[in-house]
Amino acid sequence: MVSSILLQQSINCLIYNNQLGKNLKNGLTISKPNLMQKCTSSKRIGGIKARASFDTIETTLSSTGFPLFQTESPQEDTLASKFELVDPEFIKMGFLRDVRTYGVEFREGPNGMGVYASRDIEPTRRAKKDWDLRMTCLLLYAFECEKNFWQLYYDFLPSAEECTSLLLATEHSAMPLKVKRLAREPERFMWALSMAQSRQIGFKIRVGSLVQHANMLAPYADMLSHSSQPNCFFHWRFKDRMFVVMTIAGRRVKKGEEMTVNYTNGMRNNMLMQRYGFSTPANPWDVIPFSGNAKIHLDSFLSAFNICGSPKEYYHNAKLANEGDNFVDGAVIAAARTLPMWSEGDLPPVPSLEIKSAKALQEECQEMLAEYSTTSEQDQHILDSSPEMSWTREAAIKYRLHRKLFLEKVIQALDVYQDRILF
Ligand SMILES: C[S@@+](CC[C@H](N)C(=O)[O-])C[C@H]1O[C@@H](n2cnc3c(N)ncnc32)[C@H](O)[C@@H]1O
Repeated sequence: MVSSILLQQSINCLIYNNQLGKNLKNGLTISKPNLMQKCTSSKRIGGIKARASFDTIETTLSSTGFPLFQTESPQEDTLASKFELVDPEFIKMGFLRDVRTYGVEFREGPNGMGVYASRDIEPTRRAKKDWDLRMTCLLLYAFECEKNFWQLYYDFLPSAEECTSLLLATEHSAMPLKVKRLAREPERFMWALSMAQSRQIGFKIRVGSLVQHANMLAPYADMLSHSSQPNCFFHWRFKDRMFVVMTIAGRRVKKGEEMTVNYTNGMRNNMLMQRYGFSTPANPWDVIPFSGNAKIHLDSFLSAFNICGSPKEYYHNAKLANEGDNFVDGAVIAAARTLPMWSEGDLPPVPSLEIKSAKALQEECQEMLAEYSTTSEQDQHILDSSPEMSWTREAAIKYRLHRKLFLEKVIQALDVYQDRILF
């Protein structure tokens, strides 16, 4: 499985006219490489287009100049000429030493040659996975040490039935087998893993002159819930190596108000669910994978909600919120992020086209909603009518409900847009 694209090109280019490029694999068809056009004159590569299509190529050029690309009609075929530079001045530009490409193909795109994924690429996995495992081991060890502060902490932690993280933990699906070797009780290990995942906090800390990334469990501070509009934040104070929870400047916190922090920016609901075991219907980072060509105009769409400014400021529209319009929340921002848009500087909005597009997008949302076996009202009813349901079941139903509410919010946002669109 391809988990990442790597296209690596070390330094400038050296071009040879010879036939030694045949070691390239997977049906590479290159006439003369476009890639090189910037550093070669049109006389040398003149007008010849590169068409490359390859999945896995790993070619290393030695500094003596093993060629990467083969020219279509070599002008010379003597051995000496094979190693002769097209133009000696290229030596000054350095050698191409290494090119690796995985899971990509090069083809002509709207802006000339482009790099395209040759297959679906799954989201890259969190690099912190290893941290989670280390932290889990440490936590289990701490619990076993007699008369230890961590045993007090243990009493505050949710039980295995109460903890909802790992609900969508596909990344740990192969874990139990490994865990069997690590832990006497795999279930306990999974529980500790879910504690470590959902409660550890990452910081850059300074140790001597070194700045290092550190993950830590900070009892009590880890009781703060998440909000995308938090009133607090975590801070690592370098000078006395102190973990502090601070209120956000200018943000009043009223007596009795819950204090919250933003666990993460940019996580979709599925990732939130996987790591923390909850989702939110107004997650501005959630996405809808639209398949059609319908696009609407970003400026025009945002102006319908009186939202403007840079993306971060899109979050909250204090003016409308003060007027009691709670509609302008994360879901509208998420819609603005997720809807296929004309890019900046493109067409001005043409109302009839905008309405047509908005309708097409709404239809696609409706189709996605229709794929669920329950409606959002039915999900809400299940939640309301079963107060005794387990935490995990509740989190799972909420996750499904939140997806639907998000889709419905986008449909609603497109309705408002069509109503308010300027002629
Ligand atoms: C760091 S703990 C926060 C305190 C936690 N409620 C506890 O039991 O101590 C993180 C867990 O709290 C819950 N949580 C935090 N913020 C939430 C939110 N906005 N909505 C739903 N659950 C949330 C999730 O279960 C998450 O895994």
